[in-house]
Order: sequence, then structure tokens, then C-alpha cells
Amino acid sequence: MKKIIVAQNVIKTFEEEQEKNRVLNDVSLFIEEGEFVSVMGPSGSGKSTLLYALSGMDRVDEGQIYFGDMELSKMTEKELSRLRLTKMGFVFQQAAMLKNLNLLDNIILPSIHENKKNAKHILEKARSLMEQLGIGELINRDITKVSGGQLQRAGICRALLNHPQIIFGDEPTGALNSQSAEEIMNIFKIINEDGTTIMLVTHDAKVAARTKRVLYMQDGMIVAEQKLSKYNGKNLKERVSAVTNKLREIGI
Ligand SMILES: Nc1ncnc2c1ncn2[C@@H]1O[C@H](COP(=O)(O)OP(=O)(O)OP(=O)(O)O)[C@@H](O)[C@H]1O
Repeated sequence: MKKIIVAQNVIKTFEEEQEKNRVLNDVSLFIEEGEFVSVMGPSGSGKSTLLYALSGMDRVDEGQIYFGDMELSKMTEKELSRLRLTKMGFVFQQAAMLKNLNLLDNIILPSIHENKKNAKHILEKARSLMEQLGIGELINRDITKVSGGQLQRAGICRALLNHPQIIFGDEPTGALNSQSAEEIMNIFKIINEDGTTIMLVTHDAKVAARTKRVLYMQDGMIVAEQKLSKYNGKNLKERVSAVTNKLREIGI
């Protein structure tokens, strides 16, 4: 399988009050096209920093990160921003939305801003995605009048609008109740089965257990990885146990 992301010996240090904090400490990894990967680890282990580095949202101090054959450190901010908009989708814990726009306008805004000529096509695609994700009836809804789960579905529609090659999710279910979280994970499963690569950052074993490969992070390092058996809708408990056992085994 072709690799979509390769990171080699990545180091990232933050400096605060003259103290150096090495948050990514020689991280090497790859993600293959079509994979569904999660990164698990305790708070502060560097998961979000890794996601920002791999997606070119933040620069690293040492090492190389490739998206396909492009090395991120050789790209300008403008090129990186275009790469993110055209090839990547992002889902965060809480979808950042503008309160004075309805749900549909919030979904299409970034894409229309970038590609005004294609407004009609973008609008049609957004409506169809909203239907598929079960929020078709909320097109004109004020964003203050939807649930957390519905807002997150809208965030996923926005992330999917440009048909990205990869979706990055940073605790995408972190603000949801367990039923909405499960529904969102079901949506990610379908998106992945449609061919989109997904990388999620989480500290929730239940979320990691829905992915196919888990990378475990501790103190800025990938300390273990685990491939999970095929998810068949019934073996979640078994997979959660596999993840929690692994956490115990590596002592995090
Ligand atoms: N912009 C920044 N400036 C200074 N320090 C930072 C910055 N971003 C992150 N850090 C530090 O880097 C470390 C790792 O943070 P990061 O957010 O990557 O961890 P995490 O594993 O995602 O944690 P959580 O699960 O709590 O979100 C923490 O010690 C954090 O304080």
C-alpha cells in the first residue's frame, strides 16, 4: 500500500520561561493510504502536537515529514495552507462555527472563499453530505440551535467537502455523550470504507478501539503500536480490552 504520510526522526521543542520542553522526541511513523489509525496516550504526551506537525499546521525543529512526495518543511506557508484545504480535512473536539451564519453557510464558507467559481457545485455537495450525515433537515438552522452531535456532523461535512485524501481528528468525540460519540465513530467508519485515510488523536480507549491500528505515545515518543482485529459491529468490548491491556502492558 502507498504511504500517504511518512515522518522521520521528528523533533519539536517548545520553550516556555526559558525551559525547553521536547514535545516530539524523535518520532518516526508512516500512515498508508486508506488506513484508519489512532494515536493514544496520556494528556500532554504530544498527540495534538504530532497531528499539527503531520498536517503542516505547525513546523518542526528537526526531521522530515512527507505528504506523498512533498516534504512539508520545504513548502511555504501558502503552499501548506493550500495543501490543507485541498487534500486534508480536520475535525476538532468542537467544530468552530460562526454564530451569525446558519449550518449550511458555515459548512461551505472555507471552500467558497477559496473557490468562488465553483460555488454552485460546493453548495450541492454540501447539501448532499448533510443528507448523508443525517442533518439534511438542518440546512437553515441557526448553529446555536443544534446539538453537539449535530454540530460535529456539520464539522465532518465541512471536512469532507473538498474530498480530502486524509481526515485528521483531534478528540473528535471528546465533547459528546456516549451515544453521539458512537454515531460519529460510525460515520468515520463509513468515510474510511469509502477510501479516505483517517488519523484520530484520542485518550479514549473506546475511540481507539474503533480504529484499525493504534499508535501509543508517551513523553513525545511512539512507544508501541497495535493492529486490531476487524471490527464487525459486535467485537467492540474485545477491542477495548485489547487497547486497555496494551496501555497496562506499556504502563501508561
Ligand atoms: N504552543 C505551545 N507552546 C508551549 N507548549 C506547548 C504548546 N503546545 C503544546 N505545548 C506543550 O506540549 C506538551 C504536549 O501537548 P499536546 O497538546 O501535544 O499533548 P496531548 O497529548 O495532545 O494532550 P491532551 O490529551 O491533553 O490534549 C504539553 O506539555 C503542552 O503543554
